[in-house]
Amino acid sequence: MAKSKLTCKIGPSVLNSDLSELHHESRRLLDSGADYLHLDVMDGHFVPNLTFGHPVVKCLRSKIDKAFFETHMMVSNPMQWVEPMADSGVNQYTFHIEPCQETVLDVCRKVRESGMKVGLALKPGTDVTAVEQYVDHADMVLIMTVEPGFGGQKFMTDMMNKVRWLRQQYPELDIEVDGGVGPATIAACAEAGANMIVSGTAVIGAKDPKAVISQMRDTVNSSLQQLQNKSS
Ligand SMILES: O=C(CO)[C@@H](O)[C@H](O)COP(=O)(O)O
Ligand SMILES: [Fe+2]
Repeated sequence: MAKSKLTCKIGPSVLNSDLSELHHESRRLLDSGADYLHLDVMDGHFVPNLTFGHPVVKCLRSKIDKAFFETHMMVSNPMQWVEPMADSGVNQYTFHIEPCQETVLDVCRKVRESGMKVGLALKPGTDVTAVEQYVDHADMVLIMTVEPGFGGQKFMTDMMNKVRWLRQQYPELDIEVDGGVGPATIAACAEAGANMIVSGTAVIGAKDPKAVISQMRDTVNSSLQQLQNKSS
């Protein structure tokens, strides 16, 4: 039985960090063991909040040359920002399918042509089967475990049914969870089959972010091992 290529990746969200110190905060997270940085881009239309765009990402990339940047695009027009984000050094462009249902495949194509990986994001109210028609054109699916727009919200446990369904359908797919994820909720995410973990407040606010990141990684890795044992 071929060994599953799924690995656990921890990508802290910088949203609730001191954004006036974005570079240092990002460096601190990477030095604490983060595998990638999850950069929450909000346009104030798709979600009732406004954060930062490609100029900020470009500046961050000029200070951090190697790390993997994922932008979580909470924007009404994902197509509009593909090229600017690619030019700013983004590695993965994760966008919500809700505002662009007719053009999801076009956006996937443009993201790939721009040299980035494709992430498809689903709000809590969107049925997980909505992503079925697009999965073959994506590298990852993000299951939101809070309403997008703000960090520090309460984890929505019922979203784990979506993760479980996805993992059963697509054993090798990268599945990300985002929102209210931390030491108290990571076991539910791991058991359901998530392997890419976004955590904001729980890591940013931790006394020992390194310990939190490694505890979450250990929890996910042991679940991935169990999933692998079951399927072999
Ligand atoms: O996309 C979002 C919020 O819309 C997330 O990335 C949050 O920023 C994660 O922060 P916590 O819920 O872990 O504090
Ligand atoms: Fe996010």
